[in-house]
Amino acid sequence: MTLIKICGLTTPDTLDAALDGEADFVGAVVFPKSPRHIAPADAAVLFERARGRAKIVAVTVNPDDGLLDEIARTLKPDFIQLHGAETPARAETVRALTGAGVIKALPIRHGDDFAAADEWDYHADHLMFDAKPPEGSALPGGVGHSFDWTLLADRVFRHPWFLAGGLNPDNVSEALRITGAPMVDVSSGVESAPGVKDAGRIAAFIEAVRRS
Ligand SMILES: O=C(O)c1ccccc1NCC(=O)[C@H](O)[C@H](O)COP(=O)(O)O
Repeated sequence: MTLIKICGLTTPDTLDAALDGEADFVGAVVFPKSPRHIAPADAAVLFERARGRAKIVAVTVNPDDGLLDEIARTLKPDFIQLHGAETPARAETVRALTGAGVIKALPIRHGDDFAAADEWDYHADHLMFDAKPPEGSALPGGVGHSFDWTLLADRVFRHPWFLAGGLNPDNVSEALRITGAPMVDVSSGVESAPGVKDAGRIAAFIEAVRRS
């Protein structure tokens, strides 16, 4: 069964839509430049209803030790998602500081971009292959762009991995058919406007994955 992560949740009703649909991972984006940003203390209150029902993921970009400590003490996530220019050595520090697992997002545009996966596969619990954002983008993720899914054909990784970038209820079946991804992640494809999640689209996305 394909595992599902719904990312960038900020409200009880949309978090409930993900939990009612039995999403496997729910994500809180802790990055002030994002329209989906939620402060760790607020995320801790909101995501408490998810504990034990879905894995809680704190999505971060080059987090410093202070932020990691705050996230670990308040939100207590199951995973820290690293969506910046972190190194494998930094990931080991993140793991030791927080006690959480590590998801590492790798930006993909061309086949060469998979080279980083060889080393990262030994330091992350899950890799996430996400579309490289357009030049000048303020955000490294959550931009609704996809990459050429055929680039993933015949690639093998040590752990189950996420396909991300531009997925939505209408294209996720095709993405799964081409890539055989064991896990999928979505954010803007289940929104009605940037940062505004839509409970109906979350349910439709989960349904489309389950049908595939
Ligand atoms: O979603 C954000 O605003 C964000 C900001 C900074 C770093 C990462 C971010 N999102 C990470 C995710 O896991 C997204 O779900 C992933 O990039 C896919 O996004 P989308 O193409 O919008 O489905």
